[in-house]
Amino acid sequence: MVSGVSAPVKVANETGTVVAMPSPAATSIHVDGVSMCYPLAKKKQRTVLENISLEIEDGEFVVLLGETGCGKSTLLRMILGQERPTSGKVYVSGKAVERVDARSGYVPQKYSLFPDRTVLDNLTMGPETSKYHILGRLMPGFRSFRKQVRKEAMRQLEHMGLRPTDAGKYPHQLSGGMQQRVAIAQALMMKNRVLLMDEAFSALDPATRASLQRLLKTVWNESKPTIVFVTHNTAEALYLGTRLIVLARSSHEDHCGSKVALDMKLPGNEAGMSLKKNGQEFLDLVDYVERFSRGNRHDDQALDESAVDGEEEAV
Ligand SMILES: Nc1ncnc2c1ncn2[C@@H]1O[C@H](COP(=O)(O)OP(=O)(O)OP(=O)(O)O)[C@@H](O)[C@H]1O
Repeated sequence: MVSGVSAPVKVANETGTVVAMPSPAATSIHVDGVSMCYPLAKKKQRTVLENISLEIEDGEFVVLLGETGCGKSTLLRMILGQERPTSGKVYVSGKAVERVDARSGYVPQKYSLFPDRTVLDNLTMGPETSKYHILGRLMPGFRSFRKQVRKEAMRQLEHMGLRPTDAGKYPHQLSGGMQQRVAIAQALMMKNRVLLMDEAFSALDPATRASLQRLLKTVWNESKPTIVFVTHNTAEALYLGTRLIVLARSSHEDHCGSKVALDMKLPGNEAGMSLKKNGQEFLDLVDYVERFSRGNRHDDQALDESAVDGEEEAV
């Protein structure tokens, strides 16, 4: 599934020679000089991401923001292993990501559930197939394992605010918000330390979106997984994350890909607090971040840290 290559952390040995060592376990995701180019007609190519390097620590809640087409989903898919970078490498928990990586949970905007399976089966399928192949299911241990997994699935459903009777329903019998709750539960069933979410709430109405934002913050506060959450919505990003990364292009030339335009901690969220929705300071911060999204990287307006203090409120 994953190659044994470790992220190269360079240290000097006793003779002073610089050698590569495995990265510390605390580094959950290491994006090492990653670029992504897609071919265009007439042997030309378009650079989407240009030499991106990031260290994401275990337990960080990173929100990835940027204008449409700047490469947010591409970066997420590379962390998941769905796409290979043109150059550079991605490491999860110190190991290179070479193909779709079961160590990372993934929640897309929609359609992540199997339509022909019940909610319960959608939740239990991942753990069951990852532990037991078809023939392995004849083994004596499978029945008790399955019982445990079903119990855990029912617990996750309840945690996500769904009723026990929803377990027997099919995805088309649920609202969009309920389906996304199941999708989050499905990802959490795998007990991955890394959760990748791509515009996971953007197809929902504002009230459902606010309720899922609160739910996700609860999940993060409880078990502190490493989350990378892609969104278009600056207010959502500031509300959810402990760290904000903005990708932006400096030019629309095909050879210019997006780079990290802003990488900043969100101190209010670290303490379980979030930002005020409508306060002027919050709006100023939204404005500040959005200027970076548009590629205005020379704006060195000082950021008043008090702008990110506030009480919990959904956006
Ligand atoms: N497989 C592909 N082949 C060619 N071009 C692609 C491919 N995948 C993505 N692109 C292009 O790469 C660019 C970045 O796409 P990506 O979906 O990563 O951006 P994004 O920031 O997530 O956009 P959005 O916010 O609109 O979802 C886009 O111009 C897109 O057309």
